[in-house]
Amino acid sequence: MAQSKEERILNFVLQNAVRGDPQSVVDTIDKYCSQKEWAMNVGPEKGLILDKILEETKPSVLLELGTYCGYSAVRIARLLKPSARLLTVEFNPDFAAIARQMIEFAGVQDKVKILEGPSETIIPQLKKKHEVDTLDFVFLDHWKDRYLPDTILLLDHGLLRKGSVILADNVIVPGAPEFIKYIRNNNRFECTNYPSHVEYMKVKDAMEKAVFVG
Ligand SMILES: O=c1[nH]cnc2c(O)c(F)c(-c3ccc(F)cc3)c(-c3ccc(F)cc3)c12
Ligand SMILES: [Mg+2]
Repeated sequence: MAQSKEERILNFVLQNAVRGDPQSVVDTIDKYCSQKEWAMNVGPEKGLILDKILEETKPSVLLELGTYCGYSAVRIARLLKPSARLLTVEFNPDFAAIARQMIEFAGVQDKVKILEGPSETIIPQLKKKHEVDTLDFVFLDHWKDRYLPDTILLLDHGLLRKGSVILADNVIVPGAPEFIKYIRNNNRFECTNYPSHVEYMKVKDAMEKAVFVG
């Protein structure tokens, strides 16, 4: 069976990165995806914006929607304090299998739990099945048409508290206009836009931070 792009990325990491070193995993994925095959990792430029917001927020309980190969899960986990936990949701079972191996190779498996399935099913289960009270940080990086409905699900299930940070990737390309319109016109959120570029490309993109004010 021909290898998938995601398998090629994982194999490149297994052969070129340092086991147990999350920074080397992040750098090796960026090297492969900038030089050999483009892939939808948040990447180095938007990754630095993510890093900065994480360092400002110092979250303990995090949710990521859209694991893909695990690049941002590893990138996030490398900055978390030992007691912090990241739950990351991936709908595609093949991507989830790659991400599991990526996360274990990076040595961050104690901080990261992959939840396989659709976000609309998993979000309502977070409190009872995954022992979440409220979320300190949410990274939206899955399908743009789910950004708004999943944000509303988070609100409806009492998963946000005063100060919870939502960070959304790709608000220009491919764009999430309904989400942006809603979040910027909702006085329960304070929004900030971070202009950047599509990973590994010169095309303009941006991230949007929305802080829940309670
Ligand atoms: O779907 C995504 N999820 C998360 N992050 C993404 C991301 O960071 C991206 F840069 C893109 C992107 C943007 C521009 C482009 F030309 C190709 C792909 C996508 C994406 C958009 C449309 C698709 F049909 C497939 C992938 C995603
Ligand atoms: Mg993205």
